[in-house]
Amino acid sequence: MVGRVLPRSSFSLDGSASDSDYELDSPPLTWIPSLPALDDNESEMILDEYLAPYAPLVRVASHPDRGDRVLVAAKDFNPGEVVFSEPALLDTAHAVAQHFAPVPGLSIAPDYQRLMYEFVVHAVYQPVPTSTAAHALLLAELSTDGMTSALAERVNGERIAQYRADVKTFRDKIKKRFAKRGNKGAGSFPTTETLLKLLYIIETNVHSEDIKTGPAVTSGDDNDDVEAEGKEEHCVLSIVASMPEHSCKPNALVTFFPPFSPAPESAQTVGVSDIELAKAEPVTHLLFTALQPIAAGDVISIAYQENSFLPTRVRRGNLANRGFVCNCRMCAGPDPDYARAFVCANPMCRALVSPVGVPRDQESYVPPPPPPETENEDEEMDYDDDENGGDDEDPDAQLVCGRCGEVVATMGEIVAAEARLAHDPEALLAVLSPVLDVFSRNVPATDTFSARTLASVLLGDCLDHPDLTSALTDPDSGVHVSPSHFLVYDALKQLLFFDADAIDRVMHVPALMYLVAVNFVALAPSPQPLALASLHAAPSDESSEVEGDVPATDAEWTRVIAWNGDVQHNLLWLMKQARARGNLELAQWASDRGLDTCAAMGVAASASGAASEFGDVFSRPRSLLAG
Ligand SMILES: C[S@@+](CC[C@H](N)C(=O)[O-])C[C@H]1O[C@@H](n2cnc3c(N)ncnc32)[C@H](O)[C@@H]1O
Repeated sequence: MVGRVLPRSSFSLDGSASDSDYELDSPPLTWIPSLPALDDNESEMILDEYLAPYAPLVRVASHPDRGDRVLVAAKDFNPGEVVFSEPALLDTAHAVAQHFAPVPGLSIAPDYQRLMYEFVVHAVYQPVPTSTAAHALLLAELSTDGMTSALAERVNGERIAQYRADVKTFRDKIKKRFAKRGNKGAGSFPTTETLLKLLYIIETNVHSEDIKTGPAVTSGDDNDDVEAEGKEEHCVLSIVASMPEHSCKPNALVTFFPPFSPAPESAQTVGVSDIELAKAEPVTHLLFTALQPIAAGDVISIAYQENSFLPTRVRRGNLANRGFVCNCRMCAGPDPDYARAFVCANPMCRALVSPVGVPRDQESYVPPPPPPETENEDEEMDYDDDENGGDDEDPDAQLVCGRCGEVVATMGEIVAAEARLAHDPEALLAVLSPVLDVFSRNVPATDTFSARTLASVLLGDCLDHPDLTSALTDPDSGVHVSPSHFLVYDALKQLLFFDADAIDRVMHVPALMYLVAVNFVALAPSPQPLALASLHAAPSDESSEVEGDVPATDAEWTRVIAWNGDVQHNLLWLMKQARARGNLELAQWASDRGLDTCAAMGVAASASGAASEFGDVFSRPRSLLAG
């Protein structure tokens, strides 16, 4: 039976969780019979058997339109609840992968090579028969369509062609290495075709997280290759974890547990054979946590890519790399696309208004051209399909403000504004940099454990635990929370945009409330860079005073938020939420900062006013701002 990952009794808040904290109640691998090669029937039977322990939680089903597989909840889950966890089958943090030096000069990413190597070791040596069978299952069952679809061919044609040649080179090199060691395995060496398929499987299904320091690359003995170039990530492949579909507005979050840490130095592994290393237990579990309420029968979705800030056509362009066009609720369904929010042109209103996406079919989709060669991979968002007709949004369609009923903009204007920003990284940076600066300097973004902890906490898990409250309120507790960390960011995003009721769950923990409030202000403008741009709210001189530092005092916070009038809107929203729920402390906090912001902007609002006056601002925002 799959259990919750953080039993309250062993909840560790300082990032130094002991081994026992990481004990997961996951399905053991021992039930799988040893089966290195499977025919279709066997594979299906064994897949059923593999899935059986997960059945109380999730099941695999066919997507009604696409026909491929999706993962469906077998019961209800609350936000913050662990849906399931699964041990890694291939994992770059595993000893055997860590102590492999990737072959340089190949188009196959070094971390993918590590996974492929781990697979080869299992196929050849079969060090742990049960997991070897699971690896065979992985090969037989997981989808390859990410890189083999017509769309992927169109987008990544050259890379796919190169893969075949490079997989052969990789295989030859590794085979030689094995031969040098006298390959005494009971299994056989995978063919080039098998390894190519594995690479496609990896491309389509792998989960990855950034790692701060590169993995230790030391083979110690007979490994004469130099480490391959390229930034590495922590990559993990498993079976159930490969089933959830992508959504730009996901209902679940996947995290690695525990987060990556480099393998011990070579001293301990010099002379240790691959087969010995491969016997080590799985290192990482993939943990799926509900971000929104999930009802039995709902399809479970995760975000395959970080979507933050990206317009729909850019998100779709990036997903085209993976061979599919996203038709999620935000790209093509009824849900507004907050990332494309615009500020209402009515000066008395200034609400944020978001367009709704249009459906696409896979066949007719014309992917945007690849971005220009750049050293900065963040510029992935430079994708632009305006010129090739890749986006068929009606340019005359009008975006109408839900609050005041005015036309905010036409879709044509929105697309043009997005394109302008996409082509003008400096303008975009000017809009975003103060936000990013606050984000990146606040606290280190590296402590994924506490970031994940916070994410789970924000989403309602473990809220009442007394250790948690004291650790968060104790400045010496060592809890580092980075609002820049995407988990926290995602959690907050969900909290603020998708699940206003979730705020109830954090309201009664003052320390959390403060964190939410602080992060909220830092975060508030960030999901709407385009809206920010539409405000023409370049950072004022005041912002430069705080640019290089973490806001420590209320006055500094006031200056941070003062450069963007939109923050007022969000502060007012926060204050309203807090008041409606009887949380006067938070309401006061938001109120004070709202008034400070008005004052800082030279607005004739009473800087000494009380929460109720700020409440008036909420009901007629522009009347005061205009004053
Ligand atoms: C990790 S696999 C998910 C499991 C897969 N559906 C299967 O049957 O094995 C990723 C593949 O699922 C499909 N997929 C996932 N999310 C999708 C989405 N939002 N829209 C269209 N296809 C999607 C794509 O074919 C993608 O390459």
